[in-house]
Amino acid sequence: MEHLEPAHLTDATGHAPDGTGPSALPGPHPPRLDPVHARTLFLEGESVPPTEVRAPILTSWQRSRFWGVDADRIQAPYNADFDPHSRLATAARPVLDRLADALQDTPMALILTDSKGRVRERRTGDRALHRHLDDICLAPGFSYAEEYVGTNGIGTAAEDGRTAHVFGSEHFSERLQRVSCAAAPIRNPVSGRVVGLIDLTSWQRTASPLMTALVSEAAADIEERLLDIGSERERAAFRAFLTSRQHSRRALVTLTDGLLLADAAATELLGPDDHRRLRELAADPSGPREQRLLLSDGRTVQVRGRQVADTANGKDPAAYLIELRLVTEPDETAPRIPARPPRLPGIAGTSPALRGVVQQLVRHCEQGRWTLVDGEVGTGKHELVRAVHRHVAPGEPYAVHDAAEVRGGAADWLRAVFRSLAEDRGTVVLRHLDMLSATVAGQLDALLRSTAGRAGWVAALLTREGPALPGTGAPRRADDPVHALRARFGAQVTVPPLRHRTADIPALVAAVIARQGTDVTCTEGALRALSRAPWPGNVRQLVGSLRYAEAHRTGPLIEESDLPPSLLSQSQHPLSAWESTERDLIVQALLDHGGDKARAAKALGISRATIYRKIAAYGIRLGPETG
Ligand SMILES: Nc1ncnc2c1ncn2[C@@H]1O[C@H](COP(=O)(O)OP(=O)(O)OP(=O)(O)O)[C@@H](O)[C@H]1O
Repeated sequence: MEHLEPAHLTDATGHAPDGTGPSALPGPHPPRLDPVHARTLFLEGESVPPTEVRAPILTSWQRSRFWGVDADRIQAPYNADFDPHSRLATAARPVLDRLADALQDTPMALILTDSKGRVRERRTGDRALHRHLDDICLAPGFSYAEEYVGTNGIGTAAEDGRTAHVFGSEHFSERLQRVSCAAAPIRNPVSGRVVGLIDLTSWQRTASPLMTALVSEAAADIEERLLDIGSERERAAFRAFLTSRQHSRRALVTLTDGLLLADAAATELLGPDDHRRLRELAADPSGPREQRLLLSDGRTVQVRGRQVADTANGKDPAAYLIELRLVTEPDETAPRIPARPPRLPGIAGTSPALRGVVQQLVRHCEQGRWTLVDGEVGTGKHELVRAVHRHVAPGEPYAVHDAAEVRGGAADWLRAVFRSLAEDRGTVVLRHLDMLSATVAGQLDALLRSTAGRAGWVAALLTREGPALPGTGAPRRADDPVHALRARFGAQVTVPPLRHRTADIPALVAAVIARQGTDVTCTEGALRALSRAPWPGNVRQLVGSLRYAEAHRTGPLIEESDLPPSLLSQSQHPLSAWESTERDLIVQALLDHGGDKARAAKALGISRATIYRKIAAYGIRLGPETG
């Protein structure tokens, strides 16, 4: 195969294969690309002339630096968990077989990864290349996402969502300078979502522009096969969607586990928050019923839903079909809502999701519309309601009745609620409605009914477990008291979990630290780790983590290593006391050894294989430094 340098990778018109690079053809030459020089300048923190490196590569180097990728080491995290019978694996297998056969006498490796760049399969007939790829962890189980390994074909294609080729010295990492790779994303043909990547890697000296064409073609072949073997569920959903569209004039949405199909009218009506609400309606064990739904932009729709049977599987429905009819345009006589929601004292964060919630709550409070506020544990439901009350009705009474405090004395609790409601002014907050027994919920329902016309605002807070999705059959309490009470509330607002509004994290961190009365800040590494954590306990967990970090910090700043070890791992199941101790020891050993797994394993007296297994099992993820 011809030996090529990146500067020679131009097409007949003299453009680089992605159309971005300068020409290398004779004529009035722009300067030649010199990625070796450009990379040296970049790593030394100098500015890089755009004539020396292709634009997508420079952007990817900048991303790699943002992620803190170590240019001298490969720190690809390992996760062996892979279903060999997944749709991607099944669709890709014959294509990989065919291509591997055709390439068997070439020094090339064919690689399949999942959507995140985790290597799932690798084929090569070249023993030297095989050994080298093992050395650089480009092997099954390891992630080649850009955030760990820096600029590389797989990670960069995943990041950009399009075919990428990265040659020798265009790689960010020193260890990847001897190879070249071209990768193409594989998309689900129905949803358009990237489900995997296919990559060809060769020695740098034997790279060919044909690699890009080959992977693009292979990706298209796999996509076609994905369509062929598309799950019966998606096809059933699609069929039902098309049939209903012919017969209904309403806006239409179809939901499956991983897919939301909406026609143009529904797309115009619904925002991301509304998608989540529709999923929750569909997850209702009794199925999506006919009801009214207040959309996040203040309009109301009549919702009518039905299940679409999965004829192949029969058990769970294949999908939910939801028809929407607009019943009211925004009320012009209603007080004008400011275009931007107010900034509420004590409420940190400016993400669109949080601002939407603030805007809705302020409006409901101003209009005295009784509101059900739900959201996962610790999302800040009460903090928000209190701040909204102070903003809208400062000086008015504010009474909180917490169902967690009912215990034996339901009568006293209900009497106190009644007294607050009867006061006929100010805000009454009913916290933790989910903790009421069905009997007390029934009594509360009667009480709320009798005071329905009261002035002021009533907000009921409901703490939910994680969201339930259609098809997952996630359990709901059969005696869910909120079902009985729902009719009392004219509006419902969902406070999104922290993982859905990570943009708020820096502001929350600053606010919580300021509230603690100290004058520290977080390092970039710590902030990155905080932004990546899954936060099952939401803002409350963030507050606790910062308190822990404050108590454990050894320097003037909060470092990643000051954060609670539990934050740096994500286990699939609740850990026993023994397991969490073991997990903390491993995290600590990794932190003590700069993320070097071999040295951490040695210090703990366990084998390298064991530490890899444990890291995967506990979902330990310390950021780019440790992989
Ligand atoms: N936007 C925010 N800005 C600052 N602090 C917040 C914010 N949201 C929540 N908090 C803090 O997070 C913690 C949990 O908030 P809160 O008690 O309001 O949660 P909740 O959703 O009502 O919880 P639960 O349903 O579990 O009772 C509190 O310490 C609160 O001060």
